[in-house]
Amino acid sequence: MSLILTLNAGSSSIKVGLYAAADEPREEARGQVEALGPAARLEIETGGERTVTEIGPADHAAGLARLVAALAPLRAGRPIAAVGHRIVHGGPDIDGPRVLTPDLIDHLDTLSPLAPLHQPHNLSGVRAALAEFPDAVQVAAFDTAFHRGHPWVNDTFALPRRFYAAGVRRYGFHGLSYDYIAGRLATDHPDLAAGRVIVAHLGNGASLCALEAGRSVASTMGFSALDGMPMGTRVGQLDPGVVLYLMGQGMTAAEITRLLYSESGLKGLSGISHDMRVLLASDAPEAAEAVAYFTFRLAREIGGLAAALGGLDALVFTGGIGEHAAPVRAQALARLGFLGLALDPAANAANAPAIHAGPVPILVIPTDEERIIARAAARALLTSAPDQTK
Ligand SMILES: Nc1ncnc2c1ncn2[C@@H]1O[C@H](COP(=O)(O)OP(=O)(O)O)[C@@H](O)[C@H]1O
Ligand SMILES: CC(=O)OP(=O)(O)O
Ligand SMILES: [Mg+2]
Repeated sequence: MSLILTLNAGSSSIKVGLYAAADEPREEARGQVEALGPAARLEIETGGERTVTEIGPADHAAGLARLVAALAPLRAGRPIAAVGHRIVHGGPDIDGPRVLTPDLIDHLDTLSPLAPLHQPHNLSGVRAALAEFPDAVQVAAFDTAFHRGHPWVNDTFALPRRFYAAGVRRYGFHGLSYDYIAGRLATDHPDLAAGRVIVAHLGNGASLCALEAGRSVASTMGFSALDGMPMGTRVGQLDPGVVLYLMGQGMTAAEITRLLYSESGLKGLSGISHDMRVLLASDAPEAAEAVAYFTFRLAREIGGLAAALGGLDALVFTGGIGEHAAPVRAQALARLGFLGLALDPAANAANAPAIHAGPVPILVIPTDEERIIARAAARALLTSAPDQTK
């Protein structure tokens, strides 16, 4: 029995999964190195047991090496047949998983300026995996792919048409998460899955997706992973006139990039933290204001996507904030009774799977991006080497 390793190299963490290769991969372990930097933490979870180790300073390369070493005993000599990678940006032409070739990796490198917090780390994960597991099939699963079927009005900006042809489009991200949620709806709530559903993926990065019969028709993120919701450190929706103004004030592209990606959002507004847990626990008025801005924008985005769908049959919350932050859900939904959205306060406080008290179901579904990556790797194994999953 061979194994699949999944890699999700993000801006501040690396997440891995270890799966027995099968049509539906069987999870054996998952792990992450969190808080990459001066005081990183290694977590491994297997067979219901979780161990946490403070590992001190670690960058992406060191973190990945620690994860691979920690998983080695669990492999028990079994080979890694495929490594599945989360790649945030695939550009206009990629609408599903791809086996990574040197040419494709070079092409994906050119998209790094569109996702500077993610794409370079995703690709260094690919290079590290190629060196560590040279015999494994390397497979990419893309955040953008799930959204490639957007109708034109939701895929374009109102720029001269040549920019659309040149790839300046509303891509949308978090597609692995939305793919997983669409799959869970199809199995657990087939009646809702056939209808109009908004999924709010609220993590360190945050976006919302409008699903019509399980397909993405609109997303709050656009060309880059900056637009839409304010995030941990990203600005979210911003009048482009502000960027022009800042340029006129003499800020360089690099300085504006750092401002919009790393110093804004919850961190910039609160001046305290990018972390929703910290803000909800704080007594500082700036923390409350940052949360209020987040929940106000969340309500606006839900309203906007409900219009894009022409109605709403269900709302789903996922991601670290979506799954756990009851006050965030409550503040946003307090504005949305007119859509038939009403919370059951006790169910909401308990992060229950169904938290509605009104006519439109409101669900909390933990996401699993790793499983979507593992499935992509398993399918690539079946086509490239049919005996590998036996
Ligand atoms: N119990 C909780 N209450 C409020 N926020 C939480 C809770 N647990 C996690 N979060 C928030 O979720 C966010 C991280 O989400 P996650 O989906 O894990 O991030 P990533 O995008 O890095 O995968 C952080 O802002 C964190 O504070
Ligand atoms: C695309 C994106 O924002 O990803 P993440 O939530 O992992 O930062
Ligand atoms: Mg995330």
